[in-house]
Amino acid sequence: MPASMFEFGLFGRLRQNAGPHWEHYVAHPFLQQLGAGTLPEIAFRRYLTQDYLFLVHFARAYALLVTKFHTLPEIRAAAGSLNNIVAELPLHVGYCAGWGLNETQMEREPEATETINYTRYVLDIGHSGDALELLAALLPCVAGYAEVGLRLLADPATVMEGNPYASWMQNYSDQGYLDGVKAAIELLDRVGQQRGADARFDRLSEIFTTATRLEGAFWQMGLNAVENPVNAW
Ligand SMILES: Cc1ncc(CN)c(N)n1
Repeated sequence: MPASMFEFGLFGRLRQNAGPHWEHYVAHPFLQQLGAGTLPEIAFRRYLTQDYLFLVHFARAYALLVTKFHTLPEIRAAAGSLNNIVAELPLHVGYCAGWGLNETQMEREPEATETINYTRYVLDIGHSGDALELLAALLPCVAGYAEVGLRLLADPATVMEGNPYASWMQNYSDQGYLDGVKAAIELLDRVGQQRGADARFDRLSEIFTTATRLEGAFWQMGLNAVENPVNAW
């Protein structure tokens, strides 16, 4: 997927309007350390165990999106995105198995405030807004990770060999993941054209930027576990 995929259409305008918040999200220090292979394991564990819980709630948000559509092509597209979210989970289960954590233990992990803040914000937008607002809340998650994966792969500072996080980077730059992102960006564009995105841009941008800020806070939660391991488990 060329980088320009992220720069055009409604997604491109929302991304640009998020300004420094977007850059903070896709180039966060957590990611720089992850790419270099120097990220402390406790930071990644904190992030990944919370991300498992995050994905469960995001699957619920996509299920909500499915109910907001009335045509089969849109229902199929939203259901496809829901399946893509669920398809991320084996990566998490695999890493956790390596640390001796099974899926039941992962499910029982108390949710961090960062996880609650982000997932419940998106679900609230879904319950109070229409499909377009919900898509604006969902897109930083889906598309941002593709940008993160591609940036890390292209970064000369990234080390793949011997890096414990290599499979995480591969997952989010994999063609299958990128195809799902392309479909999600196209769905946003289509729904935006049908539902007057231009006239609603300020509100959509506010939602998109809030979700982007919550993404930045999610990486930071991982790094905070290094300073404060008491809260890590
Ligand atoms: C917090 C977060 N944001 C995005 C993704 C990628 N779907 C994720 N797994 N977790």
